[in-house]
Amino acid sequence: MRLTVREIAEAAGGKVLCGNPETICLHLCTDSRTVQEGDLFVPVIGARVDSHEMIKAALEAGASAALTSRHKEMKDSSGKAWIAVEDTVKAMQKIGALCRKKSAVPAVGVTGSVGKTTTREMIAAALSAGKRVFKTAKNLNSQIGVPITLSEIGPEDEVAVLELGIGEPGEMEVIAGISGVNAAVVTNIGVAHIELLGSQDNIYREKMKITAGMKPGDPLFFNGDDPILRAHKESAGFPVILCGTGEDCDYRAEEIVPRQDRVSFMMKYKGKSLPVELSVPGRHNVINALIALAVADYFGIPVECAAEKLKEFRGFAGRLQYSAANGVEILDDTYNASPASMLAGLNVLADMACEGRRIAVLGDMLELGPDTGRYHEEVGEKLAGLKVDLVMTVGELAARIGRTALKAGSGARVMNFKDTEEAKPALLAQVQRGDCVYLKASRGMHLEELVQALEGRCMKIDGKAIARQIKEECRERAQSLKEKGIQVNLAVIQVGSDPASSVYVRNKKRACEEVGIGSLSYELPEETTEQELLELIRELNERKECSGILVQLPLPDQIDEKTVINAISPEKDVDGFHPVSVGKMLIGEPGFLPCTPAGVIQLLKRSGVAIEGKRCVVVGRSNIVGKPMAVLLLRENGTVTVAHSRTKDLKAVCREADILVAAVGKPRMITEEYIKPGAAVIDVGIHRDENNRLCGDVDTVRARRAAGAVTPVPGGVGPMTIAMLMDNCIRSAEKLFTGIS
Ligand SMILES: NC(=O)C1=CN([C@@H]2O[C@H](COP(=O)(O)OP(=O)(O)OC[C@H]3O[C@@H](n4cnc5c(N)ncnc54)[C@H](OP(=O)(O)O)[C@@H]3O)[C@@H](O)[C@H]2O)C=CC1
Ligand SMILES: Nc1nc(=O)c2c([nH]1)NC[C@@H]1CN(c3ccc(C(=O)N[C@@H](CCC(=O)O)C(=O)O)cc3)C=[N+]21
Repeated sequence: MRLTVREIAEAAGGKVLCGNPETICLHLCTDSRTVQEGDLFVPVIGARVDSHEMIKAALEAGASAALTSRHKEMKDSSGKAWIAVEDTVKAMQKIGALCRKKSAVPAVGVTGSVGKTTTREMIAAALSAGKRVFKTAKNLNSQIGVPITLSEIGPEDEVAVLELGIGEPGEMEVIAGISGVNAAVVTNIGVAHIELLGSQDNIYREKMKITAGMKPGDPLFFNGDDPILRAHKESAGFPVILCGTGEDCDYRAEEIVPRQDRVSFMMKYKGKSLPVELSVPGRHNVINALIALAVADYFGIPVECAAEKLKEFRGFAGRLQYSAANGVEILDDTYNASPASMLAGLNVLADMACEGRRIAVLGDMLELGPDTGRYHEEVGEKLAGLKVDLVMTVGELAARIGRTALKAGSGARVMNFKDTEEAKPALLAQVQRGDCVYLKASRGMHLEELVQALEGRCMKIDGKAIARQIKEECRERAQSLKEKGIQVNLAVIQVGSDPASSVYVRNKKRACEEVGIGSLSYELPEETTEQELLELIRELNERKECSGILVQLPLPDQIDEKTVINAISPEKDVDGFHPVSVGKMLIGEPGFLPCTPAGVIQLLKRSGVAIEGKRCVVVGRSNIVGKPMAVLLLRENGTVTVAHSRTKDLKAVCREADILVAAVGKPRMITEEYIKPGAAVIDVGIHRDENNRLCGDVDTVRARRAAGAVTPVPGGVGPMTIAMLMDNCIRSAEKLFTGIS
């Protein structure tokens, strides 16, 4: 705006108390902290603060003039202008009206219960294909916001998109009156603000006040899929253009293709067809887009160009924003909630092409009036018909959504939580790679904290599940060998009765059973001689039905491990420890790979952690873990560093790693200080701590603060080692009996 103090006083029906009446004011400002040179400061009397106390500060900060309803006279020695008015808010509305009157720009008003802001942005995007567009900034759509908005319309603007919010009865008439729109959009009649307005019919009537400044023949754009709006097509008092999916819609969407992060459709209008692709997801955005294109068409903008511009709109934080973090897809709809918008969002979730589970995290919808329970239950009823696997509710009201969904026959699992704090650990424990999570509640429920937790969270890499997958594949291969008359057998030799070894041996035999591999078990006494053991190995080397030989390490002192390993036929070396196997691995020839490092590679690959080009650090250089691990990571095109007990500044070396493999043999040594934020951390170590509980080389609790993913102990590398042993056994049998490698 560009108004003199005199003009402002005249428009507002006020009186200049002091200062130069020819002082020019450029902007309206209600917050003394953001005052700029040339502002007119408008003190608003709020419930808690009366900004009249801030007038002096605002003027000192550079405001040219101020309104006041608390002063009858004023002498300001600084020469700044003070204007006395009866009511500062009404005064600023009159100033806004004057600004609007001075500008000849046509304006579109946008109102509705949900999706106003998105629709406003889409309309502005569509119109920008042919005109210079002015639009409401942020959420300046209220009794105070609209005057500020109107005061900002500039001489170069060619069309204005004005968002008009409704609160108490009577408010729309005021802001629509001063906005003087030439066309109006109503996105829907929901139950938002029903607390204040009583019924949906009242909401309709209140919203229709948006036409206050319209001339006969000016158009109304209605969401054609809203039953109340559609029913008023003939009785609205203005020509109505319906935008929706029904037959009777003037702008109609057909062939809607919903995708994770976007949606496309065919628009039918005026006997024409136009393919439209958006960069935001959701069927409700199809309606928003139809409205935007219909408005653009009305203002004479080529619809094809408008559709191109529409594609540039990418949505807002918290309004059904799509993101993916650590393999989990997130639909962040936490900005605010009403039943209509929650259902719209749940439909988006149900439409997602999702590999894992669809999880809905739903919190209380506040300010829905005396029937609030009913509204929550209605969402539950509709939810029952949608594809959702897990519903986590947050709050007392939201709990009704879950209960009603179950009663209405939903197959989803339902969990209830008191608040966000209680829900957070449960959600983090539930989500897995491939899941899709939708989060929605009123702003007061603070579900955005859950979104942050999901985005910054540390993934658990589930070795047990991946090992199960590999064993299942092995079972099928063993079965098909059996059909050719080949039985796979593994010889497992344990010398002595070290309790840890006994556990591993037992686990290996159990895996053999699961997969359909026969196990030939040799439990030799502690005092077995090297000769006796070598004799057994020679015998097993010869036996055709034995496809693999495993000697559990460590061996008692009287037996030399190297001699024993060398005695095993490289054809049956399913542990991958024989020098021939090691040599083949190093030069990349086919052969047996050592189970633990091969298991780590599978773990990374199958949980979606790419190795190629990554900085990999292996801590440990033993022959059975560290060295082969480094070689296998190198084979996968990682950039590999091997660290050990002589490495200087180990923490700094480790912090370089995108993939950190800990095979140090030191309980809980690796903490967050060793970890680059977001890195994948693989814990090979296995120990029993002072409480006899299993733990690894990584302090998992501390590591999770930095890491993007960590493998647990137990349930991480250990089961993978066994699964890869099964894989080696089958491979051995396939090769020995059929000649394929
Ligand atoms: N889950 C599974 O399937 C398996 C688990 N494991 C477990 O993995 C761990 C490692 O096993 P393994 O490789 O056989 O162990 P080793 O003891 O043979 O090797 C340990 C390695 O870590 C290095 N190291 C030791 N202390 C430090 C330190 N403070 N800083 C830097 N480097 C250090 C050593 O360096 P240097 O060479 O300089 O001495 C050595 O290279 C153990 O906990 C073991 O139980 C092992 C096999 C399979
Ligand atoms: N010739 C030989 N080959 C080996 O592969 C070999 C060896 N000697 N000596 C010792 C290490 C260690 N190792 C493990 C195997 C299974 C689990 C395992 O099943 N871990 C379970 C839990 C086991 C438990 O309950 O204690 C888990 O991590 O979830 C762990 C560690 C193989 N090793």
